[in-house]
Amino acid sequence: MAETRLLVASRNAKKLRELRRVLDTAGISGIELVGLNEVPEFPEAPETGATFEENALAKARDGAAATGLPCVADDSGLEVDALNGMPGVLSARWSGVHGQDDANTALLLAQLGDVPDERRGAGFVSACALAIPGGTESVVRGEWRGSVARSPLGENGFGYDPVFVPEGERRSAAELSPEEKDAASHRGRALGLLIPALRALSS
Ligand SMILES: O=P(O)(O)OP(=O)(O)OP(=O)(O)OC[C@H]1O[C@@H](n2cnc3c(O)ncnc32)[C@H](O)[C@@H]1O
Ligand SMILES: [Mg+2]
Repeated sequence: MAETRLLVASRNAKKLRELRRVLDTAGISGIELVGLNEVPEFPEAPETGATFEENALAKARDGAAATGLPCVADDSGLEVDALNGMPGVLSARWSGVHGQDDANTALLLAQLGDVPDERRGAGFVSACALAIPGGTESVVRGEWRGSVARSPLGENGFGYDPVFVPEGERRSAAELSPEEKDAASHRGRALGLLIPALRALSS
């Protein structure tokens, strides 16, 4: 039987790598993962939703409509308690420019300069959406609690990983191995919830 093709819609190369790794590790046989650069280009709507779920659904829906393939997408970010949940859906462009990880992280650390250790709680959130052309849409959420460090540490991962210390850890998320991050992360948890729907696709 021919493999079902599943579009993984992300323009962030490091996030895309994580999405593909988690889906591969889940061992859904019979599904071939396809990236955005393997399908004809299509216009992508700006991510202007008020929630991670809205944005993830929009990305998955656009990808499915443009390609006719089932499509999975993630919208994610860091919610900082002392900032009332910001940067949240604005995480990718917190310093003003989209995708500038170092500038985003530096601004966040500066904003939290006077915040004491006991009030540096934060949580990564990932909403992962699956859209099936002519079929159903679903969206799930995964969270990963921790706290914001005082300076960046580690080279793995991306985004705010160097300043995020997961609960029960002394290392930053960027000091964890890829497998350790996947096992605990917001994205790993969210995608885990989508596995039954993905399995159903491949059968
Ligand atoms: O929309 P796509 O193309 O998937 O890629 P993006 O980087 O724009 O992704 P988002 O719109 O979902 O924004 C998420 C931002 O939140 C941060 N973020 C999300 N997940 C993260 C993780 O696992 N580790 C560190 N930072 C993360 C990081 O700054 C991301 O750029
Ligand atoms: Mg984005």
